[in-house]
Amino acid sequence: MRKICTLHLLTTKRMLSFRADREEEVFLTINEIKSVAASSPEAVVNLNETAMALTSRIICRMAFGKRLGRETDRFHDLLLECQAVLANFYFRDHFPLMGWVDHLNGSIARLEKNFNDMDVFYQELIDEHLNPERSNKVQDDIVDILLQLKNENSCSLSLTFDHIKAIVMDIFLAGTETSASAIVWAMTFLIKNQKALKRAQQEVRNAVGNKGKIDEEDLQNFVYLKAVIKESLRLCPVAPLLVPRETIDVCVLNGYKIPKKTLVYVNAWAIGRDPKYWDDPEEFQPERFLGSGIDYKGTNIELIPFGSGRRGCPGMSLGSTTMELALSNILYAFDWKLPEGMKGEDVDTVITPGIVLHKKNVLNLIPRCS
Ligand code: HEM
Repeated sequence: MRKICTLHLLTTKRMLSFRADREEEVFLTINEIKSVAASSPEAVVNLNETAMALTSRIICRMAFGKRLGRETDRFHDLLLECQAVLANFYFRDHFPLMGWVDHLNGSIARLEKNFNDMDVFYQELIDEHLNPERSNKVQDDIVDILLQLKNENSCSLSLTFDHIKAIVMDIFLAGTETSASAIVWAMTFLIKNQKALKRAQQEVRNAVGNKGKIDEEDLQNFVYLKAVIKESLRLCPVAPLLVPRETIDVCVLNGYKIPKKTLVYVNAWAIGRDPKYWDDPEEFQPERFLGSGIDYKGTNIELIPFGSGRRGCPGMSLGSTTMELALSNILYAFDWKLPEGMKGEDVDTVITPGIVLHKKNVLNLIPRCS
């Protein structure tokens, strides 16, 4: 799966080919926020929903070659249900002898229904892509690429339709919530730290002037914004325990003997806040990254929000570009205010437990057109 992602689906060349789609979805989102701002001076935007809708639309364009609209709304509902059933508590995972409770309380029936509905959706999508008379194709999307790989038999694994469905699903689950949550955390820290917010805003506005919007070419100029993103991911790595690993041999770590075939979790959250590596680890200080060579690409082991090594995130480039493009446009187009009566210190950083670290309470902010 990872190999197919890195060699065929999420390569730099492919990422560039989807650039116009990403930019268009970000600009459409900015226009939607402008309509909210125009409706009333106190109208709030739910940043959690906005970010999730944006990242889902981007991945939908790349994966299926279509905009998230009426037809794909069905997919959106299925995806939300899928996220809910995955986050559910299953007795069988913790007390194998009590697995019958999951049947009794309907959890398994719900899981199976979602699985079947997803399967039908993906099969229709594959059939549509296989149709030689398909009319709306602009360029190859991820389903097209996977179907070509299947036909050419060019992967080490001979791909089936089930593999294709599983890969598209994985990309969706791994790519939407993570990027959306990371955008929300960055805005949360910025609204709590007005000095950093102003500095990031000044940087993007100075760099592009009256151009009206920021495209991907401009992103290379945003040194401070990139530091904001690193600092936000240090404090809130959205996949805090990365992906679990299994030891292939006995090893000794800090004097602890770890047997072969042990499930190991890497705590990226604790590493990012370790006082051995970070001064004032609990403070949001993007400046710590200015002039420092520390990056999140996996070589600086004190900052690993995208993991590291062979299992490191294959969507890192897409995830960081999406974050930079969304945040820079959000800061460029609007001045952001807290709802009446709220101060920065009232904005909480409470998290919901789960594979992806979400802000528990919605981030509602008032946009004012700049
Ligand atoms: C801010 C955005 C993102 C963050 C913070 C993030 C973080 C991570 C992390 C920590 C892992 C586990 C790495 C490890 O254990 O070493 C991971 C795996 C993965 N990510 Fe991301 N990710 C992001 C965006 C994306 C995007 C946009 C995609 C695809 C479109 C993606 C696809 C994947 C996949 C397929 C895996 C599983 C790789 C495997 O099983 O080996 N991610 N991600």
